[in-house]
Amino acid sequence: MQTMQTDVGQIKRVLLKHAKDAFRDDEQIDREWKALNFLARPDRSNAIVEYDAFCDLLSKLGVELEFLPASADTTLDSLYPRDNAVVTDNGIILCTMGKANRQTEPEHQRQHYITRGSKVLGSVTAPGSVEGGDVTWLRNNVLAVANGYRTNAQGIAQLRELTAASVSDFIEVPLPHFRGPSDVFHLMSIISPVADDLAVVYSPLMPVPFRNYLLDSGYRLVEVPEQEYDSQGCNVLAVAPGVCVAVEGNPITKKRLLDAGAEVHTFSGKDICEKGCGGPTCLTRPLERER
Ligand SMILES: NC(=O)NCCC[C@H](N)C(=O)O
Repeated sequence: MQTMQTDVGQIKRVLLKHAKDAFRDDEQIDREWKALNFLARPDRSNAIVEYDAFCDLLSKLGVELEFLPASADTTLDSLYPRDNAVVTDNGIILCTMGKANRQTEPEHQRQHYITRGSKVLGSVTAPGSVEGGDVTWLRNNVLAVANGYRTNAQGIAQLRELTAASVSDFIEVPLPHFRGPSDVFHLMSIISPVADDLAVVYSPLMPVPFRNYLLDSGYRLVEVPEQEYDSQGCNVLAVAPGVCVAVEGNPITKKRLLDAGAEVHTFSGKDICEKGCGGPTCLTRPLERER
């Protein structure tokens, strides 16, 4: 059965933006990386090598890839298309970004969906904001949405209305201040579902009621240690139930996932993940999954 209301079902088709198109040239990188709060200047050549390897890995795992084109009015952050849309069985919901310099990205996804004939259900509109990294499906059509610096109360209210027909339980997860508004801190900075009963989590930043909800619902939690938080240890993409793709360099989290029975495939993400603070879930906007 095909459904988009899962973040762990086998991915059939995914939307990406290749590093060569998000990082158009060295001048763009020089102009933007500090203003976007990248941790260091990304190396375009290595980003392309890493991205090609990431694509090869997804293809080997049975995922069909489609790509957004380069565009003159998007920034380096367009490398992370998950954040521009939320996907439901009733259609795609386009986001309004909480980060000021990402505002043009959702419109490019809209154009892509129109060209492909994909149904767009609606949009979150300003002053509401929702970023896709703040939204994840849990099992049984439960939608968890963070309230933080990127996704606000008006955006959540709009999303609740847009998803009312398809969601059995809509959970709002208040995020802590942590490093403040200029940091990238999404719901998926603290949880990545891996299977219907398994999730990778960073507990020190989790609200207790949400963590208890997961435990009470029967989730087993794979804990990310503090030293692997900044290297995207908690951002793991499930390509199928229990089969995940993770960035290299988080050996403790990887071992814990293997011990929990998961299959783990890693890729090098120095220039496409660590510097821009986005892991494999951020790099991908899955458009079709199977349950
Ligand atoms: N879902 C995600 O966590 N996306 C990562 C986005 C990183 C990007 N540099 C940003 O600040 O929005």
